[in-house]
Amino acid sequence: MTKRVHVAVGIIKKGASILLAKRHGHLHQGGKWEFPGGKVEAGETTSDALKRELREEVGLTIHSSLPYMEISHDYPDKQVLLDIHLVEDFSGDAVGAEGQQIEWVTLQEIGQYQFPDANQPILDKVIKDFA
Ligand SMILES: Nc1nc2c([nH]c(=O)n2[C@H]2C[C@H](O)[C@@H](COP(=O)(O)OP(=O)(O)OP(=O)(O)O)O2)c(=O)[nH]1
Ligand SMILES: [Mg+2]
Repeated sequence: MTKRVHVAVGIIKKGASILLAKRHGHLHQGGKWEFPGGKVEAGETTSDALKRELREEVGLTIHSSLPYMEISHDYPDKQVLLDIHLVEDFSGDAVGAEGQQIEWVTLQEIGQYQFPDANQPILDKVIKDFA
């Protein structure tokens, strides 16, 4: 049995838009859109990991973030714990720093994007909270 992977995930909100990134095709859940983030490494807090990942993946500097929700999800091939934070306090201009496609998307548009299965409760809550 494999260990559940702890993932720091950022709902990065700027005005009415949220930042999405497209996962590279070769990755787990490749080709789907995600909220940027990545694995929490040993000795890191979730907010440390989020700061590191968002700088590496989308080139943003995060000043603060707030815990938003946690989702434990079992894919057939991987178990994840998504530790999702709301990020509104950041600086910089988002870029796809790992060559991935990124988009700022409004809540009206977000339904047209395909996400990993674990994300459905996040989308439901984001739409309820920010619509
Ligand atoms: N970042 C992110 N990951 C998600 C979301 N939904 C979801 O199921 N995941 C899953 C997919 C992956 O199995 C895992 C994230 O791990 P990852 O492989 O991207 O981790 P990482 O960025 O640290 O990448 P690496 O060091 O392995 O290259 O969480 C989401 O909205 N955002
Ligand atoms: Mg990642």
